[in-house]
Amino acid sequence: MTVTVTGAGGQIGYALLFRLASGQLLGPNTPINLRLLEIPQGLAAAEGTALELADCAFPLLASTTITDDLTRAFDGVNVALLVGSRPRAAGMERADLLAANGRIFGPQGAAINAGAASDVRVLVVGNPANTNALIARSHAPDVPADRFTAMTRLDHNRAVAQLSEHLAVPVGDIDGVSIWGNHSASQYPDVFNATVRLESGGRRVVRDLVDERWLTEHFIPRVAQRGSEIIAVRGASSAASAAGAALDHVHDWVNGTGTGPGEWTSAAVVSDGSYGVPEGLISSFPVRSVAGAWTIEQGLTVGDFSRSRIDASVAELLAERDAVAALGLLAAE
Ligand SMILES: NC(=O)c1ccc[n+]([C@@H]2O[C@H](COP(=O)([O-])OP(=O)(O)OC[C@H]3O[C@@H](n4cnc5c(N)ncnc54)[C@H](O)[C@@H]3O)[C@@H](O)[C@H]2O)c1
Ligand SMILES: O=C(O)C[C@H](O)C(=O)O
Repeated sequence: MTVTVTGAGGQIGYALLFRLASGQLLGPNTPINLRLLEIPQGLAAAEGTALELADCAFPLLASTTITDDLTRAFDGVNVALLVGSRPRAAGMERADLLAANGRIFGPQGAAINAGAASDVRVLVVGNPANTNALIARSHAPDVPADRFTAMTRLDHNRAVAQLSEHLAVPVGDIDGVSIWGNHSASQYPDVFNATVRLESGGRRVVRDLVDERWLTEHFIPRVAQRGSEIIAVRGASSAASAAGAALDHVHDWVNGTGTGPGEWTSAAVVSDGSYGVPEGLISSFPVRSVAGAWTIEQGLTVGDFSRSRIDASVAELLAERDAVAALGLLAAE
């Protein structure tokens, strides 16, 4: 499999590539031809990472190509991880990156359209991730729209971790958490369909175990603002946890998620109109991967509180879409 990682010389790239090459992206039996795309000023850092990748002698790493050429980077690609872009600093919102980073993803979408393999899957990590994925997809008209996704798996993992800490239960005993909307402060971490497995073997619904005040005043803001919290504490945006989430997203996409009750995850995918989210918008939903394709979990309970939170985040996505359209970053339909 050919895997292209953009921004390979950056901090997420450094946290991602060794785990990817060890087999954590596609599994222990899939050799990888790695393409590292950087801008000229990032090539040296990517070359340094490539030297260390070689020194790890990973059995699954078949080849490594470093380039600043889009055509070469995406020729025959099966999995594209679009990380390369500017991170925000303290005091910024992710949408502040819209103009600077948005310009990156149109040409990369066009290069994917021109040269990718027919089974290509694209994960956009670069922020603002949902709208950057929309830009990339708009420039790839020959690629099925459902192959373009944006990362909200980090938010999903954060929500599960917060619940695990609050309820004092292992993360593996929590199912049914959903992230809705935009990977931004407006995101909605939803636990109203979540359950906890009991040691006795039964399950309890989370909404019976937490109070509304904790949800609205602690849980939701802590998850939604975690990116800013990390920037404030470590002085830079998340990297290793983001790399882990990217691996989780693609691994589950390719290998499948659980089929049992609540065994879904979260990803920003192209809406088909489900749950009233406008068609074509790339918004986070509860999803399962079935036969290698993300499918939106249907039939979940969405009460008035959840509805209002989802609508607010979707409204922000529509505003971002209009903003990038006004900047001429979306390809003509
Ligand atoms: N969606 C998420 O959950 C999530 C989580 C963490 C970070 N992010 C985002 O990921 C992005 C990367 O973060 P980082 O910490 O790795 O930043 P970084 O600055 O450490 O690295 C970014 C790298 O991208 C390269 N780059 C810039 N423009 C490029 C282009 N056009 N093509 C290829 N490479 C290019 C830079 O040279 C640099 O090496 C940021 O936008 C950040 O906000 C998203
Ligand atoms: O918060 C950021 O800017 C980085 C990333 O989107 C995150 O959620 O950690």
